[in-house]
Amino acid sequence: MASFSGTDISCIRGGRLVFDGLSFSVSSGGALLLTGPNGSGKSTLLRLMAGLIPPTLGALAWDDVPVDQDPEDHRARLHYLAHAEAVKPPLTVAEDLSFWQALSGSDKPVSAAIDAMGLETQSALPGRYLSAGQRRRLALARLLVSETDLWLLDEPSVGLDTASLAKLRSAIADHRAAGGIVVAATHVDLGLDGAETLSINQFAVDPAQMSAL
Ligand SMILES: Nc1ncnc2c1ncn2[C@@H]1O[C@H](COP(=O)(O)OP(=O)(O)OP(=O)(O)O)[C@@H](O)[C@H]1O
Repeated sequence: MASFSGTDISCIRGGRLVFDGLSFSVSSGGALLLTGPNGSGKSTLLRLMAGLIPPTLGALAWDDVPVDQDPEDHRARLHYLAHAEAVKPPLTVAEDLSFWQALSGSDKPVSAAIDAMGLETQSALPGRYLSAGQRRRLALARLLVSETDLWLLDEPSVGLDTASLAKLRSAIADHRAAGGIVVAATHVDLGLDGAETLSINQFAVDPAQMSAL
């Protein structure tokens, strides 16, 4: 059984202590829900978990092995869905998904991901013509063609209608049932049954905290 954990993680951005001393642990089939007010650092923590920025202090580990020992391995096991997902304007939906499938070295069928996210009508449409909600559904379909254990989701429901939100919930449940791990920052109920909650509280600028780091 795989596990993803963080121990005493602190992060300074732009000279400001964003959060301090965060710890968590989540195992195969589990989910971690990140909560906190705007600006508390949920996106920052997700970027840090994705290996895009380093923690100022503390460590992340996969199966108790620090992820910075092999960053490439870590990147290969995760899919990070950013707050605003870039869609390649000239690629059709099907081409975009084929690209992500190849990138991940997965054999998960593109057609199944298109069906799962209700993009059948748009499959031959270039990304530039997709609506905001369709772009988000394409971003979610990328998850389904990637062979990754760890899903890092930053507000994945933004722009989704009710039917699409149900599809997202179902995709998350399937991923967990297959032993995957989900970490999500969300203000919407994603049906994360049994999820642990990591609450991030906003810090005021405190020079004492800064000099202690
Ligand atoms: N590149 C950066 N340089 C300096 N400060 C940054 C940078 N990126 C984010 N911050 C700051 O870090 C803090 C945390 O931002 P973050 O986006 O992680 O919060 P959040 O909890 O995801 O917020 P929201 O709920 O509004 O999406 C904010 O005060 C933000 O201004």
